[in-house]
Amino acid sequence: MPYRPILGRFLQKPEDAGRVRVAVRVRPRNDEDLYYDSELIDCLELQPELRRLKLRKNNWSSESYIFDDVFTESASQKRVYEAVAKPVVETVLSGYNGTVMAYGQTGTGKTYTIGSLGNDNSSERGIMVRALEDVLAEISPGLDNLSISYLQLYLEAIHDLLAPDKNNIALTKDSKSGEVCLPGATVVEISDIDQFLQVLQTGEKNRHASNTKMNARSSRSHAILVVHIQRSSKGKDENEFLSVNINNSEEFPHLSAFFKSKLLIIDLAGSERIDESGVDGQMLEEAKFINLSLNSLGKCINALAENSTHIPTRDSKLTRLLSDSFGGTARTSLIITVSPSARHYSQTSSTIMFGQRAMKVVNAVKLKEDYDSESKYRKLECQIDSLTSELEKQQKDKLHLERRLYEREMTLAEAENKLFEAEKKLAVAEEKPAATSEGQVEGSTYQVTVAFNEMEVTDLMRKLEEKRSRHAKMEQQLTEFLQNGTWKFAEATSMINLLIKLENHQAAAVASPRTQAMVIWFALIPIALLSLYFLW
Ligand SMILES: Nc1ncnc2c1ncn2[C@@H]1O[C@H](COP(=O)(O)OP(=O)(O)OP(=O)(O)O)[C@@H](O)[C@H]1O
Repeated sequence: MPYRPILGRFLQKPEDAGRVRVAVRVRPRNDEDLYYDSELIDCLELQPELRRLKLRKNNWSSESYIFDDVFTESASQKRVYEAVAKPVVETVLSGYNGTVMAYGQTGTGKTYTIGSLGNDNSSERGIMVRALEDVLAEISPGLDNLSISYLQLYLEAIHDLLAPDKNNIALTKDSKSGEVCLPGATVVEISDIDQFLQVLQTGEKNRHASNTKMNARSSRSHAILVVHIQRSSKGKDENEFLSVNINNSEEFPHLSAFFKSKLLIIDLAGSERIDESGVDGQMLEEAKFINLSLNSLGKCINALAENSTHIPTRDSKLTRLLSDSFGGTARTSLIITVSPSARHYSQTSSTIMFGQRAMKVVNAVKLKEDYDSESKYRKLECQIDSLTSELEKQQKDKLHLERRLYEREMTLAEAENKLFEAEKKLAVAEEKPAATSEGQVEGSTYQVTVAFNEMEVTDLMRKLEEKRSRHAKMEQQLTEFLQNGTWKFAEATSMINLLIKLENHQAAAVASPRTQAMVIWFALIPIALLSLYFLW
């Protein structure tokens, strides 16, 4: 894939092209942090200009980590969106699949970063809303198409947030593209941002959330927004689209392609330590499922980071759903959210390690391209045109061969007739042997006649042989035609029939009484000549 600066920072370094990008965001301190941490030292030291984060275990030991971006407590939603999600949105608009996902401990700001609607203050809008704003600003109404599905993965079942009675949506794989699909999910076409906000709000109401010790409104499910974009290249600057599938454009330069791409925006449920979140009953059950699926995601990321041959994608629905995002063909950006509080050191540390390993995952980013039905129709028309002209050419060849075959058969019959006549003359000459001197004169006349006829017979036999060898050549030519791969099946069948006809003719010719007589006469000629010689 050629490097194209138009796609922004994601493709700035060709060697970095498919790597999962990871940013870290620290949540502002809340009242609890301020209360508990008053006597504790900070466990995080951020150096955003160096994209570096220091995790301090105690006064003596600390570890430094480099990320693609480091956001402090004061980073705005706009800045986070522009650095983390906008490049993915741009590439999705260019025809790639993309994923933006938030991962982190419960209560660290994933939903705030990803799903904030900013109802009271638009500057609070999160990645989902900002991404849709950008997509809507970019696509052409009438030519392009934008639709969404909104789902949640709750207790290992996929629920439709836009149709709550659909609570076990199947997760399948497209046999052609290998892409993960959710065929039963509700798909809503989006035409403006207010409509999208309404749809998102409806979905939010249906999402499972509970009050825990760690978060007053803790998400108990992973939320998945699927944004489907279909863009036509019609009427657009060629350079705006990557020049893909050059083979096709060369073969069918007039075809207009369209691009179908998918953007996944995922707000994962937070990992939680049961003792810290203090949950029980149904919430405990939820926490177990959340931790289990996050655990399998961690295992997949580890396996991918280590270039392992086995990636345990099938261990959970979450990993199956994300198979294109990690180790697949999508462009993926991950934001990990952490708490500034030293009380959460171990959770912060494990989140950071998750982020570091995710940075090692490199996807084979691939452009999604398809043709609309009109283009497909024209492509088929082109194929039909070329098949028709091929067929016409073969029809001509076939007619030509048939004519030549007919001519050969005629000359063969003619030669056979002449031979027959000559043999008749020879027979007449042989019936008149010379006994007297008068008879001897007569005999010598006959002898000359016989010799003449004999020469004629020999000449005719030679000609007949020539015709036969030409016949055999034609037969061979036919066989070669049939072996030639360019012959289409119908034509091959008709040529086979022709060959059978030819063979039948030959067989009939061999078996015909005239041929048999000819053979007998050929055998008799030397005997007759010998008898004449002795008589003379
Ligand atoms: N960067 C931030 N700026 C302002 N407030 C924030 C920020 N990050 C988080 N918060 C606030 O912290 C609280 C918890 O955030 P949020 O619900 O987004 O966490 P979460 O990681 O999604 O938690 P869970 O995993 O339990 O769902 C919310 O009240 C949210 O408004």
